[in-house]
Amino acid sequence: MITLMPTLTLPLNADLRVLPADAQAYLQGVVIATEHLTKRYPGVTALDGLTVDVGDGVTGLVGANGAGKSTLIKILLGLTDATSGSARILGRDIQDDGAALRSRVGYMPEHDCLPGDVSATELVVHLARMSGLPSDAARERAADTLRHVGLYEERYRPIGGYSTGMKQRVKLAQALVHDPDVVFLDEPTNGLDPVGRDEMLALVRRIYDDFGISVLVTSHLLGELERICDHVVIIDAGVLLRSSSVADFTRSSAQLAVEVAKDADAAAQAMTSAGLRVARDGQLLVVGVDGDETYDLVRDVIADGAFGLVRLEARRHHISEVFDEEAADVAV
Ligand SMILES: Nc1ncnc2c1ncn2[C@@H]1O[C@H](COP(=O)(O)OP(=O)(O)OP(=O)(O)O)[C@@H](O)[C@H]1O
Repeated sequence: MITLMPTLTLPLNADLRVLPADAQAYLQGVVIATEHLTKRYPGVTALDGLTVDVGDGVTGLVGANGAGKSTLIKILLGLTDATSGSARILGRDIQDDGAALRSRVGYMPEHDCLPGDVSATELVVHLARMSGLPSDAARERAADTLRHVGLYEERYRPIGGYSTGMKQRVKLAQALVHDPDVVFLDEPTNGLDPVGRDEMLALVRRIYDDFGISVLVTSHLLGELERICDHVVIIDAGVLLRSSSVADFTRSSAQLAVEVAKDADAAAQAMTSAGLRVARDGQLLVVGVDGDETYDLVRDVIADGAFGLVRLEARRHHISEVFDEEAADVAV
């Protein structure tokens, strides 16, 4: 027997087809699944047949302004209806089970929507109460959550006097206070300076690492999300461009940086003749890795030519570089 979630116990060889949809989703690690999801506004198709699975962990939803990120989140939350298509969260259909899902989902909206005349504590306790927690538990959860996001004595001051960074933290706290299974964070780093961005990104990562809450976080900056995400989904004009784990995204771009003691040009030529993909980066030879045999070939070419190996170092592109190259290929 294996225990899935606190109350769900299944035989090891259970037939997935007869399990409740909720249990199937957990077993397969799919937190969000959309199928041909389309949203048309007058004159604009915000989402265009989007079919994508989002798994456990921290997933970045990346796209330029207007790509459809907020629209997707709003549909998932039931704040707006899709024109066509369907979506499931934790195995439950958002249309059929919207009310039940709301208690299991947290949401940090993009825009400033906080009342200025109440304190962070008052607001977060109030929202915890609205989510169904008894008074004492709501106070306790609110205090814990505000501490987690890094608001201490300031939490008793009116929100109107807060900096942008503090307001973002209040929005994050209210998304977490009812202990959801998954949170949607819409552009949490918006308006923050570089230090504030780094702190917010670290907090987002800890939501999953410390509490096991899955995260779907949006940004128009691929570079900042790849640092904290397990998986990225890239959309453009409502269409899926790519969905893959961060590791898979960069695996195909693995390279070896090779420094030789002498005759770098001749070494590059010898490597090319041996079938390797070689480029020059100053004094370095940058060799594309096509598998384990690349390492053997590089070693043999350097030994045979007596070029003298000074340094051999694995390199990986950032996702943003890979994606820029892919986008350029598409444009050509
Ligand atoms: N209520 C609405 N009525 C009409 N058009 C809308 C509405 N909401 C969004 N749109 C349009 O749908 C498209 C997708 O918008 P959406 O807000 O989902 O993008 P986004 O990726 O979240 O970008 P941003 O970060 O700028 O909000 C845009 O062209 C936008 O102008």
